[in-house]
Amino acid sequence: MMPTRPATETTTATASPSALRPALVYAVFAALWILFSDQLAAALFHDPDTLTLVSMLKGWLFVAVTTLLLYGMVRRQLDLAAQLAAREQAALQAKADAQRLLTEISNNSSDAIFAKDSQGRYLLFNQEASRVTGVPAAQALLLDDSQLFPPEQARAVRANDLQVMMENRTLSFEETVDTQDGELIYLATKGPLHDSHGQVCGMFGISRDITARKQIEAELRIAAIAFESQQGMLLTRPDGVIVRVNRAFSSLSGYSAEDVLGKSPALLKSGRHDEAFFRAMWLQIHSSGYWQGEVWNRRKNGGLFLAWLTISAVHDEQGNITHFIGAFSDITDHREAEAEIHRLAYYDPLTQLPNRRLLQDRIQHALAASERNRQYGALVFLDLDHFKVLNDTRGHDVGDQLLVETAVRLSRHVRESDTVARLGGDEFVLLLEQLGHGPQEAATLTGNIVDKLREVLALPFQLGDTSFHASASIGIALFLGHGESAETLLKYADMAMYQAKAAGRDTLRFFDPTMQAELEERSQLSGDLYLALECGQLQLYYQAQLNDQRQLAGAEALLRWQHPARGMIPPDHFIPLAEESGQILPIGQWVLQTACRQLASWQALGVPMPQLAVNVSARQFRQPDFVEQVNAALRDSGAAPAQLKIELTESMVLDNVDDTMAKMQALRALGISFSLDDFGTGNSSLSYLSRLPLDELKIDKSFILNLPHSRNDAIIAQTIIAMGNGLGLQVIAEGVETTEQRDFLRAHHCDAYQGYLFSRPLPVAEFDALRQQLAKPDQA
Ligand SMILES: Nc1nc2c(ncn2[C@@H]2O[C@@H]3COP(=O)(O)O[C@H]4[C@@H](O)[C@H](n5cnc6c(=O)[nH]c(N)nc65)O[C@@H]4COP(=O)(O)O[C@H]3[C@H]2O)c(=O)[nH]1
Repeated sequence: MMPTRPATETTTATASPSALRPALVYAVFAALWILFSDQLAAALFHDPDTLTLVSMLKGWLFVAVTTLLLYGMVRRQLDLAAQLAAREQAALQAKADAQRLLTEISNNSSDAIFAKDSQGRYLLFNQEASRVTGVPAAQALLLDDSQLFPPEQARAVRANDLQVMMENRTLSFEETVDTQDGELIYLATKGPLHDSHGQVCGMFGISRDITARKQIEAELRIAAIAFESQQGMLLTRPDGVIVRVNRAFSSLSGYSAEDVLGKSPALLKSGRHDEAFFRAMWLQIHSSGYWQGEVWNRRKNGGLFLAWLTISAVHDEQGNITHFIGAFSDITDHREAEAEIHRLAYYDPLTQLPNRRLLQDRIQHALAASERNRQYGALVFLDLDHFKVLNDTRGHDVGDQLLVETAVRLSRHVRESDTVARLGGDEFVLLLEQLGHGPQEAATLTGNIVDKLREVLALPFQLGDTSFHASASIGIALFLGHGESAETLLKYADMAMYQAKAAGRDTLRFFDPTMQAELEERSQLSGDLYLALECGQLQLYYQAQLNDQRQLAGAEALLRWQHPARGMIPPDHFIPLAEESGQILPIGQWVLQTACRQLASWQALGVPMPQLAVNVSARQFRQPDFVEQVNAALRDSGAAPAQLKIELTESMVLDNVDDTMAKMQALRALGISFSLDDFGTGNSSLSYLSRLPLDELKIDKSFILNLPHSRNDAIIAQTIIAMGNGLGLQVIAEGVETTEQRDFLRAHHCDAYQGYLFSRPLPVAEFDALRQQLAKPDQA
């Protein structure tokens, strides 16, 4: 029940005829009273009877007047009571009418209308409130919000109600409640209710569902934020006139909003796209409502930028286009970075030629094309001869110059469709395609191309102030269709190139299946080599070195592998494998330790052994702790450092000059000496060699073999001896097999000899026997 304020009753006296009646009665009564007063009666009437009659009349008059007066009064009161009752009836009727009207109005409202007492219990609950809560109005009365809504929502609603009652004023709130229609947001206008004393006794509320509006607001907010995103945005009318741009548009294009509003986006045109491009773009926008792609735009300052642009058409409810939205980002840097990444990933930075990755890709395509057109192709593996030496002696800049120039020459002399790639170092690969339908034809064509390339490379390279003649070892693998993978073909060409190198460089070799068999054997051997050290299959042989007087000047320790199935394997067969797999490191260490132990054992036995030469591989020598390894081998064995001679090759010492020099000096400081092995085969700079702390030059056996008949070799051998002597170095010749050779060398003052003429490399026991033999006086 709604507490109501009682109607205030106001009664107003009105001068009605019935109200005059008592006054008239009193006037008559007064007149008669005066008339019948005793003095007046005594003065008028002297007759006692008359006086008695008058007195009686006076008594009757009094009774009559009093009766009349009383009647009038009663009557009047009765009238008043009747009036009052009628008015109350009217008031009650009015109140009932008001209640009915209120109910009718509230029930016809699309808002939820309600009232609650100070405890929060519902006093009024209109139909809309019933509908959304699913609670009939009659049931809702005297329920509170905690019985209608989840606790959190009920608490929030109650807090708002209390605020209204406390502040005693009308307030508006946004309230979220669970309803039959789901979670809705209401704008609730709430005001206080008062009792008859003006005290707050409850509250009323009118709640309007603003869920849809809030959603629209949220969407607008999101749209506004989205519009002000990092992307440049412009909104145009269907006729292309710009109506809005965002801040990012201005910062990306340099145009302010004032610059472009009312204008056409054509002002961004870079001139890089033709009309057909834009026609196709608009055709797609009109057909699908959407276009996305890269566009070159021009900034206000004239600079161009590449934009990733999305254009979307905005439609109204009838499907008419109302606007176009263009969103773009500047991808110029992105594109440049992409291009840079691509360049780095697929091209050699020095020569700008395709690298291995791109080459492999191209080979895949070439294989597919060859499969389709049944034409042969070829992979040409080209390795510059003596590049390392040039690089180390003349410096990396000169080496780089040679590589760049080589790349240019190779690229110029192949067809546009062929690929020239650089794999790294001095290794180039050419991919030649469409070489005909038969293997012979393909081989001839490839041979011709390669010959031409060799001629081109043979022309002098002007590198700084020096001129250089390059040559290359070239391996060729032909292919037809998908027979082999790109990787395998590369391996074949590489193997053929190695064969060319082994054949003395500056030549070419075609891959043939026997090479494959060799490859398989090599890999088998490489596997076995892992066990060789563990199983004690490695041995050191010793080959005597004699001086001019046929006395033992020293020995060279030479590695042998006693393979359980294949028998004795010479080091030339397995040391390159060990180099490749890295096994040379433990093997080399074992050689050093064994040689030092042998030296110490001879020393312990009192055997004179002037020096023992030990071969060291490039990989072994390049280890950062190589000096320490040698030192440890000497220390552990107790061998005298002066007896140890390390053999290094020309290419090895020139590979990394600074490192070589530092290590040689450190080892020299320990008392160790050095011999330069295979001398004459490399491309050494003599002036440079003179600066190395060397003790001995060893003439390579290839120059000894044809002595004294080969004039060339004779001159070379003579020159080496003269040069060694000139540098104060001992000169030893290896591979001396005949007395003629020995005599020639002796005649030219060679200091020492090593070769089958004196002894083959021998196991230690046999070597000891030889040594003893040589020590006999008649042997000298
Ligand atoms: N035709 C002919 N050959 C002769 C004659 N006198 C000696 N030789 C051979 O010439 C090679 C000399 O060794 P190298 O030039 O250091 O060449 C060595 C050396 O580079 C390498 N090597 C040998 N042992 C080791 C080692 O312990 N470590 C390393 N890293 N390499 C080694 O293997 C190469 C070959 O060694 P070997 O097969 O033992 O071959 C030895 C030796 O047996 C001769 O009169 N005529």
